[in-house]
Amino acid sequence: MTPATLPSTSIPADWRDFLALTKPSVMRLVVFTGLCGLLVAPGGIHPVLGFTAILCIALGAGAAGALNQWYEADVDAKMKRTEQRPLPAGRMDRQSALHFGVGLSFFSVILMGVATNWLAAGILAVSILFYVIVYTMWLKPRTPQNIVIGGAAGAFPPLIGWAAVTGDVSALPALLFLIVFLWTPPHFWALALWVRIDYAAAGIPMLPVVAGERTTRRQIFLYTLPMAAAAVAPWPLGLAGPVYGISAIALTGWFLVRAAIVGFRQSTPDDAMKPEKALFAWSILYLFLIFGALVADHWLS
Ligand code: HEM
Ligand SMILES: CC(C)=CCC/C(C)=C/CC/C(C)=C/COP(=O)(O)OP(=O)(O)O
Repeated sequence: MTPATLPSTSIPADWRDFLALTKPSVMRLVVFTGLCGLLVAPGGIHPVLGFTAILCIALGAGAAGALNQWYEADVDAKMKRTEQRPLPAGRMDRQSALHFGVGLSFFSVILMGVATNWLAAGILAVSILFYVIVYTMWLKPRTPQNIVIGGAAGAFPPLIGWAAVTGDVSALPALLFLIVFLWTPPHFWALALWVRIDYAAAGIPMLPVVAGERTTRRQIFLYTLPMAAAAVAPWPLGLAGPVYGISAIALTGWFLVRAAIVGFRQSTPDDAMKPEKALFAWSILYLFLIFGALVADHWLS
């Protein structure tokens, strides 16, 4: 990472730049899955402590996003999608991003430990370290399997929410982890198909860059199959009721259809990757809805 390739900072950073460092648009779904994990956990938690736990997930995820941008500033400068972020655009120096990310990481983990328990705090610390060290620093620049393994970081929040309430981890939160873990490849590779030129220019070995479009399409479909099984499993396993089960079958069915369309088609220059964009958008709505259905099921049964 050579800061020399970045423009020198001219405009002083303001709170909006610090907010942008936390990747708020991506993190709202991460926080939502954490909230759902907390809401379906048995036993309940005092609302103030529950709110604090969710705040800690949000701050920890934001800290991870800031450290990711601190480390990748010169890569972000090479991609259209990311060149306007505070560091590549020269609105903030790297040192500030590093201090902000490290400070917020410690704060979120310690507050989580004090407010709830140290298992939840420990898993939060692992997710931050996993995203920053395992994914961002180690795997992302090296292998097209980066998001398969590194994506685990984004799957921890339901476990954290659950552990904040119960102090342990059991079958349902483990399944929720698995759903997000298996969801991540179709989510990301759908987008990677149409931004692959950007990734190639930045030297990031994302799957469509390294293995080509056809393989990526097949992999999207292949990962959707176990994801579908994991998403439906809580009902037959007796971990959720019919409200969740029927919702999961319908929502996952539509995901399978979209993934099959993307998986077995060939794009043409004039179709602007519409099915891929639709799958990406659906992947996000899907996760909101399926986790929302789990909470609704919990409240209704
Ligand atoms: C390593 C795994 C992942 C990768 C590489 C990845 C990558 C991306 C990228 C490149 C975008 C484009 C938008 C942007 O730059 O802000 C995006 C959007 C998004 N991702 Fe992911 N993602 C991953 C995992 C996750 C997880 C685990 C979640 C939540 C549970 C998530 C939720 C979202 C959401 C909500 C958006 C839409 C943001 C918006 O509305 O602008 N992603 N993702
Ligand atoms: C609780 C906790 C610490 C959660 C961690 C959250 C987490 C790992 C989310 C993963 C989603 C994410 C920001 C992917 C971006 O990938 P990228 O960095 O390759 O995307 P970019 O190219 O936009 O920088």
